[in-house]
Order: sequence, then structure tokens, then C-alpha cells
Amino acid sequence: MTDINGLPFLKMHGLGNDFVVLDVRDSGFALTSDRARAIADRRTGIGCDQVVVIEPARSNLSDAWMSLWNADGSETAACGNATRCVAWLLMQAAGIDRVVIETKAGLLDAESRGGRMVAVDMGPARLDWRELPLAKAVDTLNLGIGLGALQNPVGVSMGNPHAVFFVDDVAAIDLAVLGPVLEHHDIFPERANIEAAQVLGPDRIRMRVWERGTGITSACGTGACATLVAAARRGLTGRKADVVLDGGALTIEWLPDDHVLMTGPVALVAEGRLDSSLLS
Ligand SMILES: N[C@@H](CCC[C@H](N)C(=O)O)C(=O)O
Repeated sequence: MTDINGLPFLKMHGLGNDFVVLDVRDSGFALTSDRARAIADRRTGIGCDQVVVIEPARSNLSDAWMSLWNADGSETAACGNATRCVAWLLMQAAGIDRVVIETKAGLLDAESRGGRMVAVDMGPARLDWRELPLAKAVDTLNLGIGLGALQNPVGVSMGNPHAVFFVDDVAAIDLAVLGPVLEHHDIFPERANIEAAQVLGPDRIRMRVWERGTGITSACGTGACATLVAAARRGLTGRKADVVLDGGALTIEWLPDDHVLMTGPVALVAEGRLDSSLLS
């Protein structure tokens, strides 16, 4: 029987989007929704935007499996900032500069860019309404929904659903009010991450995010990928840009094969052990 008392964790972040990372490859510990919520609680747990679990590889195509849980206990298939963090950990531990991580959204190829910079091929941008998913057949270039200053977003799936709203002044958007309503709009049967984006130039976008299952975060890697794809589809930018989030910038490139390359930093800030009271 596995003793989960004292399960070790790492606290990491990507541009302030913070994670509790559990490496359960030896313990076989299984995370549940309740446990994820307890760990993520900023008052009674460790506190984080997402709980990230490194599990043994499920095929010989990858180095590890990664599962991802939002602070509200919902599971998600994709998280760009967490992918960089886990890739960096695996590369450091093995002394290598390339790893493949598998998630519910597929295989993600990651490479060191030196120091604490990591580039990840986040896979193809998925643009069909069924892949987002949407509740009905709509052209994802113009979803035609809106609330207040957020109108007519572009829908993009990066393995998780995003709605990208272009605005004139991102600082003027009350995301704490508009975000949760749009996240739960009927058109998104699995809810959606909500991005407000302001194009600053052909290769620079300012973006703020309301994350599904978490709320406002200081950065969202998949959101940055979705934003660049949305901007390029609307003809507002080229296919490569710096996406400037509250916590800093990620460089995003929509490659000719439709895959999206994300490059940015990782940070490791603490390690510790979870008390069993968090895990019952
Ligand atoms: N912070 C993440 C995205 C985390 C998942 C998201 N909230 C969802 O439910 O899809 C990122 O860096 O991509």
C-alpha cells in the first residue's frame, strides 16, 4: 500500500502562473478533484493556479505523462507554462536537452534554450468548432458572442478551449466581472479560457487572461498560443509575436505545419512535503 503521508512537492511557476508539481512516478499516488482543490487552496493548502502531476510514461514515445488540474478541481488537457516547468525538471534530472511529455492533448516536444528558458511544440492549433468544442456549428474566426467591451472572439483549441477577444485597451477590461460569465457561456459546453488581447504591432500583443477553473492568472501559455493564432487568422499580426502577459512575455510562433511553438522561462521557488491532512 502506498504511504501518501509526506508526499514531496515542488512549487514552480512560469511568469507567475504558479504550480504545485507532484512527481508520483515512484509512489503511484493518484490525484482526485478534492485533493487538487485542497492543495491549490491559497489559505488552507499550498496554493497554486494548477496542480501538475508527473506520472510514468504510458508509451515509449514519451519520457513521462503529465496530468493537470485547475484550482477548482477540474482536470484539463493542456497547460503551456506547466509543460515548460515539467520539461525543465525532466531535462535537469537526466542531463539532457530534449524531452517528450504526453498529456491527454497529445505528445509535446520540449527543448532547452539554455538556463531556465524552454521551448515547447504545443502541437497544432485546432480550429474546427467540434474540436474546441462549441455547442453548435459556428465559424471559429467569428464566434459572434460577447459581453460589454468583449465582443466577437476567435475560438482556438490548443488542446483546451480559448476565446480570444480583441480590444483597443486591455487595461480597461474588467476581466473579473466579464471573465466568469463568458467562461460559462452556453456556446462552450466544456467552458472556455477567456483572453482579452490588444495588438501593439505586427509582432507584439498585450494579453490578459481569465482562466477556466482558476480565474485571473498572471500568464497562460496555451492562451498566449491561442492569441497569436487568433491574431494571425484575423490578419492583425504575422505568425510570430511576443505575447506580453501580466507576468512577462512569451515568444509564440505559428509554424507552417500549424504547430505552435512557445518559448519562455521557468522558475523553481520551493520544495516541501504535503501533510496527509491535505490528501485524505
Ligand atoms: N495556465 C495554463 C492553462 C491551464 C488550464 C486552463 N485553465 C484550462 O482549464 O484549460 C497555461 O499556461 O496554458
